[in-house]
Amino acid sequence: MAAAKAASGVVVSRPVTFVTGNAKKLEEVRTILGQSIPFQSLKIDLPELQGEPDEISKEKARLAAAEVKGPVLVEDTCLCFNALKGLPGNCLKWFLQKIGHEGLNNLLMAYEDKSAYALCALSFALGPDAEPITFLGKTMGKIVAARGPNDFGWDPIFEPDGYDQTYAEMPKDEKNKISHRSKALDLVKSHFVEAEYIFETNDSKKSEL
Ligand SMILES: O=c1nc[nH]c2c1ncn2[C@H]1C[C@H](O)[C@@H](COP(=O)(O)OP(=O)(O)OP(=O)(O)O)O1
Ligand SMILES: [Mg+2]
Repeated sequence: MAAAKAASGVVVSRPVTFVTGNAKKLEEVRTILGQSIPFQSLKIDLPELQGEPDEISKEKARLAAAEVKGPVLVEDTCLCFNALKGLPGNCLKWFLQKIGHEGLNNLLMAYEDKSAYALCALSFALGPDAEPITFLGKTMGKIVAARGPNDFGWDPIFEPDGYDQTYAEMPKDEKNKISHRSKALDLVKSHFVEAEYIFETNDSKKSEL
């Protein structure tokens, strides 16, 4: 909060660059942010760091800001199984690549508890010398046998609480209303309102939005 207060009224001379190697994340972030924040994207595969989600996310923001030399937004997403005390967490990407949806389901065979949560740690840094601020969004659910289109990560095996569809089966705008990502982005949007950043980008001010 102190960081948000200190930044109040700061002039930002470039749009915020969302740095990711994942086109599907970008699609969702673009849709959810809409016109709320002057926004552009850059495709870089940042290192897959290990540690606590907020620390990983902050470090990604530092690396991205050093690269972009301007304001950046990055995120790190975890899928955590309660029966496995939060694993695979941020190792999920490797688990998915090596053992797939079925393998992830098999991991839970020995447990009755199939509950899980999706966690999005989003970090915003004003530039390479600024301390990143992190926003967490969490959606509770359970792990099920894969259902729905297989075009985004573990969407087919995650059924959010209160729904009988997996993320993959839900219409995109429905997922975007309740997802871990949208909850974190809502906090980012509120932060931008509270901090009163003043965007004075050289290139076509409003048409950039
Ligand atoms: O809403 C989602 N629905 C389904 N799957 C998802 C979602 N969000 C991330 N994912 C997957 C992508 C990756 O396998 C892992 C997170 O790893 P994570 O490092 O955060 O993503 P990434 O390396 O693909 O992109 P980035 O360049 O932004 O780090 O979970
Ligand atoms: Mg990554």
